[in-house]
Amino acid sequence: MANPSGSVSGKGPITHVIFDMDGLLLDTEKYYTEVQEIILARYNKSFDWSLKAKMMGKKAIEAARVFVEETGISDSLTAEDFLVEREAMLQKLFPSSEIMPGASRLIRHLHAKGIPICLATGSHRRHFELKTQRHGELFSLMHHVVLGDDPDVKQGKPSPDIFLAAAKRFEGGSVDPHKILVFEDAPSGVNAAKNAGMSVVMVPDPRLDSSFHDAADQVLSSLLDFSPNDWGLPPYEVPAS
Ligand SMILES: O=P(O)(O)OC[C@@H](O)CO
Ligand SMILES: [Mg+2]
Repeated sequence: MANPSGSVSGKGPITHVIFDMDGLLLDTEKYYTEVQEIILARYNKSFDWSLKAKMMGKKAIEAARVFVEETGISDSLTAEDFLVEREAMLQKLFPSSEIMPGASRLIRHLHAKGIPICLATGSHRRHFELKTQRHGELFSLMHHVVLGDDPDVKQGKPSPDIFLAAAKRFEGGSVDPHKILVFEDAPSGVNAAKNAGMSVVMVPDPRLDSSFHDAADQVLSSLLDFSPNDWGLPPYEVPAS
């Protein structure tokens, strides 16, 4: 159950950290929304956050199936054709992806303190490269990256596959999931982390209904509000400016 006060008792100590990417480290969910709204407008349909909540964090084809079925357009547009249609628009938008507030400071802090960190994103290789092309130095601090099209990721979030695969690739082999803290923005990602036996800090978009917060161990409105020492991680030397 999420601890609404944002403080965490009896958790940790955490020794390893796994970061989600879209919506958590990078402000990219808005690009998916923008493109989906454009496509839905052609069918006189509108896109809302209850549908977004079901799609975010998932592998592309899994999210696409939700999209065409939940909006009732699957007779006119297949999930595969939806992916083709949105691709050109997304490829124009992704290179502008910005880092979310607090993300760079946290990644650099954990890396400097020798805490192993990695990335686990439902985005496939091509999209990952487009989104991170201006942030190569920051993402180079990750010990490893597991992507949505990785062969070990049989099913996307909320399946635990991607987080279990990420746990196995740290130095020294598989890490006890109880020692891993996951950062996520999406309900599917939070559930995937819990299904993997890990602790999870959720940083949800404020438009996401708060009923989706319950499975998280901690809920924050921004990574700027995260205190590493809440989880037994090395504290920041100086408070955020
Ligand atoms: O796993 P993340 O990085 O949130 O992104 C997945 C992508 O499908 C966007 O929802
Ligand atoms: Mg995400």
